[in-house]
Amino acid sequence: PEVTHLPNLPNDVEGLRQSIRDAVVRVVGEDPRQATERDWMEALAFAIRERMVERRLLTRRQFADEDVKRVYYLSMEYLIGRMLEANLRNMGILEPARQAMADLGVNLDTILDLEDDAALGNGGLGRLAACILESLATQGYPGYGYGIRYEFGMFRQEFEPYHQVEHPDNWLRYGNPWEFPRSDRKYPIHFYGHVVEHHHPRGETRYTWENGEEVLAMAYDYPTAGYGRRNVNNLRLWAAKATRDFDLRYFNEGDYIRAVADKAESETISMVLYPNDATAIGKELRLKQEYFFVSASLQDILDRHLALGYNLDALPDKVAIQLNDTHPAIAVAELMRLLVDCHELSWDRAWDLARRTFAYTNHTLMPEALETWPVELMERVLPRHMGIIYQINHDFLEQVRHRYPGDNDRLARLSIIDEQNGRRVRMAHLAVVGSHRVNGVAALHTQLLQETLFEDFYNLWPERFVNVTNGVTPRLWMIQANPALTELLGQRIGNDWQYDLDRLRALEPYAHDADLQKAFLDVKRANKVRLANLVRERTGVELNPDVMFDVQIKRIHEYKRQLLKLLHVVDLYRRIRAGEDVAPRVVLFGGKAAPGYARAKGIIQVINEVADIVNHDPAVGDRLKCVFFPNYEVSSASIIIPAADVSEQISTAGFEASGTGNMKLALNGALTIGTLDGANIEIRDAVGEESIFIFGMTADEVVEHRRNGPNPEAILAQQPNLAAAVEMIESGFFTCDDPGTHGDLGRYLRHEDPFFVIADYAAYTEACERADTLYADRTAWAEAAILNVARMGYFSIDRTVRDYANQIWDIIPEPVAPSR
Ligand SMILES: CCc1ccc([C@H](C)CC(=O)N[C@@H]2O[C@H](CO)[C@@H](O)[C@H](O)[C@H]2O)cc1
Repeated sequence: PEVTHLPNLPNDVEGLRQSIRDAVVRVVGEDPRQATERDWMEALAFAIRERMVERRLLTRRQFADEDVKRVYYLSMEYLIGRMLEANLRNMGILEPARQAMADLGVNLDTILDLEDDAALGNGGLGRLAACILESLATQGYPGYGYGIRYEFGMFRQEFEPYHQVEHPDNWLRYGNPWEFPRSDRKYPIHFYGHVVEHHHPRGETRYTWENGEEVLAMAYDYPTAGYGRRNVNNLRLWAAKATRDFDLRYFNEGDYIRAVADKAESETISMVLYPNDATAIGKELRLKQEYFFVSASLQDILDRHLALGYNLDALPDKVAIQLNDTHPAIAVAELMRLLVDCHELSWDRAWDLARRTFAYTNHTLMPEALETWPVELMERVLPRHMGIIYQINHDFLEQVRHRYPGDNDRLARLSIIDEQNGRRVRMAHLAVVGSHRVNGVAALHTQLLQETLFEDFYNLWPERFVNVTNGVTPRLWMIQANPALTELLGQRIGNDWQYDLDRLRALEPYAHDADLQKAFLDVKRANKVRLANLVRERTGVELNPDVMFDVQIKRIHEYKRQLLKLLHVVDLYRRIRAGEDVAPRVVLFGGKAAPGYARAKGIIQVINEVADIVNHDPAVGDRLKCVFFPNYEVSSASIIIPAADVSEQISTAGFEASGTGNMKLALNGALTIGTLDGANIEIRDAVGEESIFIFGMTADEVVEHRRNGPNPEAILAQQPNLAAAVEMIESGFFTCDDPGTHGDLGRYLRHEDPFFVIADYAAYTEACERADTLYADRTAWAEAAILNVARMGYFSIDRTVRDYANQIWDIIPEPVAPSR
């Protein structure tokens, strides 16, 4: 047979059982008789990965043969979660593997639970990146991810007893069967040093970047399988490796240990994920992390481009690079360095190629989250790039001067260099100037980008701005997370929706159908029982699956207003104790706070303290339970989301760029209580007024309220229930051992309340009552929930990826032919 023919391992029960049994001996090195569950998990993973890499190489051949255009997604974060079940499902071998494991005396479900989440991200941005990669493969697009192989991902959260304590996430302690270490794919990455100018007789000046320090970036490949498709793409994560040569200075001083320590130090670059998701980090190590993975990725992309026989002028025709927020924005300067300094292209030619290749997605309007680096730091760590950024800025401001002669304020506003606040490089400006497309992640967010943060850029280049509303993958968030619902949908409308989520609309005519309504409510109740078991296991709290499960799961942040939900809980608690008959509910919180974000950590603490009192108050019983689910992550989200009746999306309007949890919860039949913020607006448009509970100020009203709205004290004076709830918290009712604990929180709500929790409270409780009323009518609720699911097809990540492909990347699917 043709030696280069790629093997094609059998995917039937027999074939899988053989591979798994071989792997436990040959790869894991254990006797099947003694093998532990973890051994069998590894063996199963190896049996799958050998099938995935076959398809990966097939896919790569097809792409090379078909001369495709590729998209590269550059992201500092990938919140992947567990890989075993997803890979089994997407490879189409879940059930045969389950049988094969059973034949070997192993229960697949216990194995699945052993796997740690790959938590290489903070929240929305990281999870979106993971959903996008899965959809690129599922739809057959030539799409690759680049990122960092952090040794320590998102910290593990524990409560001791009420406040968050962070524990390192040593997720690689057992190794990782899914990764292919690529010792043949190493790139040198430089830092520090200085730049030398070389004036050539022909007049042009060339630059060399000399001395400084070097670390190697080594690739680890994670194959990414498409669902029901033979295409397997790749996620390449870089790890820092010390270069071989020693700093002889220490060596000659016989300070061998120091020399080695110095080496080891260089490997810390890829050691840990920064757990911040809303405030720019500003640390030198963070900048080094950003440049480290960007430089390795661009060197790798150019290498592949040239190895495929293309010349550099073909770059924008064959390569699209998406910048996932500003975190990889240094790529604009790095590609210029590679093209001009290394490949000796002229500046203008290089600039034209770079701008047509890059596109930038913004995920937040929060000023404190926008990265700006001190010029002094950039100059020290990346001296050549600072020079290049000056040149880019010079040429850019020339354009602006030409377009708006004499308008120096506009120049200062647009400049990549912020001359105020100690001269800082605005990475968002570098990303916009260096890209041919800029997008927000929901219609309102993109509109606000054009009207506020990037107004001057929008006036300059309106054609560059597009909206691409986020989405979520139905494979993980419906088929894997909610098999009972998947089964029910299959019975009613077939399974096409799994490949084309708009097909859910076929459910609409059945929304009134009593049988479907009953079946739907039974599925929800079964999922609530499953969650209640997990909550009992993790927290000891007993939940009654027959009351409303009201869920707020997301990172802890003031603008996401977990405090609004908490005040509602305290209000209900006080009224129950006062003998009022309120609708019973379970309120479940989940989410991590950035370790340095004191206010967010305070919110976690007060929620846990209130929950403890409420849950142990005999006067309340089952009518109200409040739980803070510890260590909320992707794998726990997939248990919580199918069990939710109500989805809390209550951010201050204008602050949540999109949200994606809102989409996952609605697709699993939860009804949304939400403000007109981010993608909530598009969800309302899709599901209809009658299937959602909208409340509160709009983004414009928030701006108006900030200007001349009543202060919180004035509002509290009008709302005794609310005032009593605030009073209860600040008076130490929930912290009897230390009454003063939340005095500051009381003061914060009365005198600051920057996100208008107090101002929106009345409208919020009114919306909660609307939800209670509808929930009491199980038929009406079931109908609304079914309509929700039927009308959420738009929020599939497959639609999102198609929008990026058509509006930004200009790529087309290249499905691997069954014959190949
Ligand atoms: C530099 C520190 C840092 C790290 C991450 C971030 C992310 C942009 C924060 C984030 O995850 N944003 C969320 O992105 C989601 C995906 O687009 C949106 O759905 C959320 O609304 C947005 O908050 C900001 C700042």
